[in-house]
Amino acid sequence: MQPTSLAVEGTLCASSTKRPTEAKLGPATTESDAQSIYQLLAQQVGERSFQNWFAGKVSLKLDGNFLVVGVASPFLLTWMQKKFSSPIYATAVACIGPSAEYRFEVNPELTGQENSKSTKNQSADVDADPSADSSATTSEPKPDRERLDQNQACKQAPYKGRRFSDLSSFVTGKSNQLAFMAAQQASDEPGALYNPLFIHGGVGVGKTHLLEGFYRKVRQQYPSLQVVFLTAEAFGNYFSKALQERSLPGFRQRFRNVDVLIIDDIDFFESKRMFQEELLHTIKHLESHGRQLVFSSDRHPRLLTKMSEELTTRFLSGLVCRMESPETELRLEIARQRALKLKTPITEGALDYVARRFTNNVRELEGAINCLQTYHVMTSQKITTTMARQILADLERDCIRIIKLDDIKQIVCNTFGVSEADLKSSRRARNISQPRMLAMFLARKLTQAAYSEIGDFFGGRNHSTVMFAEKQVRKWLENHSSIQVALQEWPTEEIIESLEQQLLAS
Ligand SMILES: Nc1ncnc2c1ncn2[C@@H]1O[C@H](COP(=O)(O)OP(=O)(O)OP(=O)(O)O)[C@@H](O)[C@H]1O
Repeated sequence: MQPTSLAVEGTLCASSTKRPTEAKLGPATTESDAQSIYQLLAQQVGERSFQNWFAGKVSLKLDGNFLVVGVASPFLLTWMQKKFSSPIYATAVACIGPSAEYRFEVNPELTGQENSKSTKNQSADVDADPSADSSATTSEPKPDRERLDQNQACKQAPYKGRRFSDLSSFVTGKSNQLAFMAAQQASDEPGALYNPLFIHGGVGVGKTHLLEGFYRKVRQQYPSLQVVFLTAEAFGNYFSKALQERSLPGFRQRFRNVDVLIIDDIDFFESKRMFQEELLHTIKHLESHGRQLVFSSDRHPRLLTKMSEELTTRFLSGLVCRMESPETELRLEIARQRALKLKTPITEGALDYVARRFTNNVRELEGAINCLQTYHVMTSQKITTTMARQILADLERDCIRIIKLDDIKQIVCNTFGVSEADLKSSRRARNISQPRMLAMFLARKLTQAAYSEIGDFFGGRNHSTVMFAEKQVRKWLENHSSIQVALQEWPTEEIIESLEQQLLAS
């Protein structure tokens, strides 16, 4: 219900001397967190109003970015909206961050409850012993009863929001050690070290998990800090909406007042100039106030070739950490932890098989363990290597991606900032011939295409040109030579890994 929340936003900015987000609340994921939301709301509306209008009478739940307030009737809905929009918005911001919104809805469960309550009250009136104290039938509930109602309401509000991963469940190994340590240290002293912290790596290597863990840890350690976690896409959507609704000041107020801003998948901003511009100003503002920034991306900032130079240099100015594809031992440990979590009895041999077969990313590895768990639940059998091999045969087949020559051309052109015409031309300049040779090398490695077919595709060349390109790239790899991308030299190995990751993700 954006219009309401925007109307409220003005009120909040004008009247609030205390930032609503200073209220203390950890990441809301459990029932006790639902209780915290009630407490926070009680602070916002005042104890008396809370008892009159909320305790035991509404349901509260988090749904994505929304704080949803369930009420018993349409009449109540209109009335509460008029009377309590401001404090509810403030509560939502305190729970979710500046991107928070709220909505009221009629909750049929409460309608039923309200009816049965009134029936009960009626029967209480009828059954009441006339000699008893008259307060027994008054509409003012007793304090104990109030607490009971409040607790009841808490129980009726199952938390449905996002579940954030924890740093404690993040398994570390050679491939992610540095990023993990950086995230841990930065969470101990937000804004003091590594600012911005920029984490990059391929699909499913655990970037989001690490960022979520960072988010949770900061919130646990510094409950009074305003910590915002969102994807670049969500940031872009809020910005577009604010533009459309001419509410940019409100948008900026939301994002430039945070203490810690965490944006996942920042590569989404490539080629999106307006979003980049807005983010740049947000970063400048936050940096000048010593606030912590954390980003994740599928590539190194320098390889985000469609990002503005100003933004790229900002990303580079703190600490850039690479998360590599998990090595076998790490995959084995993650598989073991996953099986333990799912209470799946599985032999070491079967775990080893899974860790060696599902190498692309952790998501696939987890999918494999989930499959084995389902089989165990159905048959009650311990999973052996032979069983794992049989059960996962289909899944393994699905994990093999079909990569086409056209995909390779597209990703090489994007990464190196060259046109398709150049790639297929006879130009021999280094900035064109190197990407062309890499494209041919990848075509041999990742597709079934013959030398002649590849030569034909990349500008009608003959098969010996492709063989030469393949040999040349191998030599670069052996000699640890570098390649120029976006005016900077990069290890060939790193570029190839980045291109392969992009192809696997596409
Ligand atoms: N080191 C790890 N320890 C435990 N779980 C992990 C680890 N790495 C990844 N995972 C799990 O693998 C899954 C995918 O990880 P995640 O979503 O964080 O990857 P990602 O790098 O953000 O991927 P994408 O680029 O597609 O967004 C998640 O369920 C995550 O918890």
